[in-house]
Amino acid sequence: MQICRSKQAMRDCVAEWRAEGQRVALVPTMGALHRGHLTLCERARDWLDAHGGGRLVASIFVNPTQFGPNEDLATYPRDEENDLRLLRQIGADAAFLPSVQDIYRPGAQTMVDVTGLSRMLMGRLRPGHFRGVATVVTKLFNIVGPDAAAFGEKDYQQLTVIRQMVADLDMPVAIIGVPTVREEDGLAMSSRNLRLTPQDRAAAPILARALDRAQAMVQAGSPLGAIRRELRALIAAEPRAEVRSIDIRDAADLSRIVTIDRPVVILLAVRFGTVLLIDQRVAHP
Ligand SMILES: Nc1ncnc2c1ncn2[C@@H]1O[C@H](COP(=O)(O)OP(=O)(O)OP(=O)(O)O)[C@@H](O)[C@H]1O
Ligand SMILES: CC(C)(CO)[C@@H](O)C(=O)[O-]
Ligand code: BAL
Repeated sequence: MQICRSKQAMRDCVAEWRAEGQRVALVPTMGALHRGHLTLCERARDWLDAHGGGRLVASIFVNPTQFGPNEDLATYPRDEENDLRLLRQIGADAAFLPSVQDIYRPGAQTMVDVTGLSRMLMGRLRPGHFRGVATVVTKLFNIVGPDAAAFGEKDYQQLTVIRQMVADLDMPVAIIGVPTVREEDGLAMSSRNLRLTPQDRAAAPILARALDRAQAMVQAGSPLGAIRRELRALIAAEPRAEVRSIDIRDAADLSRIVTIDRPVVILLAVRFGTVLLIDQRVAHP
């Protein structure tokens, strides 16, 4: 596995592969890798195999522009050595670990803003977050030039923002959405789970249980209001959980719905202590 610590090193590496006629798939991450990330790598590899083979790049970059001033940039979990070991094990061809200075040159003025989708839901809780994500993903696409890139459904709004951006800006990148990988007790794997206290970790699977219940209610034809109330009550029964948002939206474009007459996505954002966890479930009426 090649380790590229600068944009130039990454570009040189991809140029060699391109000269050999290889396709390239990218898995963007912020590191502290877990089985969710490795599953993205596997799905990206499947995409390459289905398209005649190619090279797999995983990027590890804790992107400062997607963190708000009072968010957890400084304490975001980092474990480069273990990340590289896992990427080697999974058969990645390159790891891209650029520095902040290399990615964000002084004097840069351009940001990418998916104006509608970025202002709703998590965009309200984290102003500027999706602008930072769209900008860094654009930069990663421009540096690596992948044919395909994989993103997790766990960050459902992020995946929707990226699909919209790629369509709006004619980016020639196939976007692979990957279902959420969970711990045995249902908790969605997330780097931030490492920062939960043991008590909060024990309480956190309430999110998955509440989503199971809401999904069953959608399938049974329950009205929107009843599902929202049930979700609130279930999560409120867990004293360690502090609900930040509960939303049920059109699964295709996250628009508001009045009745559940099409696939919906149930989106939860819940704090446990200082850690904000998100989870989601797509449900079909
Ligand atoms: N449990 C999971 N299942 C599938 N994909 C996941 C999972 N967790 C993260 N991903 C995906 O991995 C990519 C990189 O995410 P990131 O590095 O932020 O990890 P994370 O575990 O989501 O961390 P965070 O704690 O910041 O939410 C994203 O596309 C994200 O959706
Ligand atoms: C897509 C991403 C790597 C951009 O920094 C990040 O938002 C993430 O890890 O989901
Ligand atoms: N997985 C989303 C990255 C973030 O929370 O900043």
